[in-house]
Amino acid sequence: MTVTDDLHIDVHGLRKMYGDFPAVDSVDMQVRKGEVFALLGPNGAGKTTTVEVLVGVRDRSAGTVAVLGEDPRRDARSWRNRLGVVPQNTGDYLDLTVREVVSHFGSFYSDPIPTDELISMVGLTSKARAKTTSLSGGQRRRLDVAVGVVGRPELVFLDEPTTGLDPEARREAWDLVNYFRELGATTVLTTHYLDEAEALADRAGIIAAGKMLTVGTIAELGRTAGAATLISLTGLPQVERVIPRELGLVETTRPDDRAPITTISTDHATEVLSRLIPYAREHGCHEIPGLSVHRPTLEDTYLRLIQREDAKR
Ligand SMILES: Nc1ncnc2c1ncn2[C@@H]1O[C@H](COP(=O)(O)OP(=O)(O)OP(=O)(O)O)[C@@H](O)[C@H]1O
Repeated sequence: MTVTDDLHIDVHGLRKMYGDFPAVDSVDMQVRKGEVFALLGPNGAGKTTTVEVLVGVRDRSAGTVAVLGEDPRRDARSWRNRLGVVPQNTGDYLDLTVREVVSHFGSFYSDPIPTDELISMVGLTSKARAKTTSLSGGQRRRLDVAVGVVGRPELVFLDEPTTGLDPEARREAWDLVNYFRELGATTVLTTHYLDEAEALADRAGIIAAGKMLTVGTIAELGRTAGAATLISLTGLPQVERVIPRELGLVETTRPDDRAPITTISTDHATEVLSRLIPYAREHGCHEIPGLSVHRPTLEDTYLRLIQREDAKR
């Protein structure tokens, strides 16, 4: 298999203008076969516009786009059948029941997921005979997901699949993503929930103001914004004696009526700890009080990058 076959999405320099406003600007994005890729960003970042271009419902202003090896502009029927799309806003399902809707959309495909199996997968079994007009917002969202994936797509686009869902329904939507992963499908999901990206995605891209700010695995993204690991502790004097400047920056704060808190900001957490532990023992301290190690997380990186981007505007 060549590298190109292995890429289900290959986007270079994507730009989408609304008038003279660049909603998506010079975006590059590659998603490999079988990956779950999250497009993470705040409101108005350009996530939906990007997805709309990739699934062929919106034309682009510039850039090259290949989805399952085809340009979405061609919109070939055989290509569209390989995609599953759950848009943010779906149309009405008229006066039909849940079962009728799922069965109707399934009839467009040669090998749909059996209706009752899919209804159960999205947690709507008790509503199978209910009219769609009687569903709650969250139940309606589950039905949208069922409709989007009924044709066993090779590539699934989920635009904010869990916005408006209660915690249990969110978990069920996550299970569905994992189900498709097990089937070998590729998934692109847009979200502004960091925990969702952390729980589901192999890789994520952080997008703001139409620009892709960074792309990487969740662990890589934790390190992207240059945040150091923070080690903090209380009750040890003069820690800087064993932690030289090149290993980390030691700061001590003295909150009123509490023990001084020492914080070490470092890119060498293991080495710092290996020096701290014998030092603590020398001071008769076998359990270092208040010891915590905070590795930079996706949230740290996300907030830094988004704030940096906001400051530019
Ligand atoms: N049809 C349109 N005409 C003009 N501007 C638009 C249109 N659709 C979107 N925009 C603008 O383009 C920008 C990107 O919108 P988009 O919907 O892609 O963002 P998003 O990241 O999906 O946001 P959200 O998380 O709120 O759904 C926003 O500033 C939005 O106001």
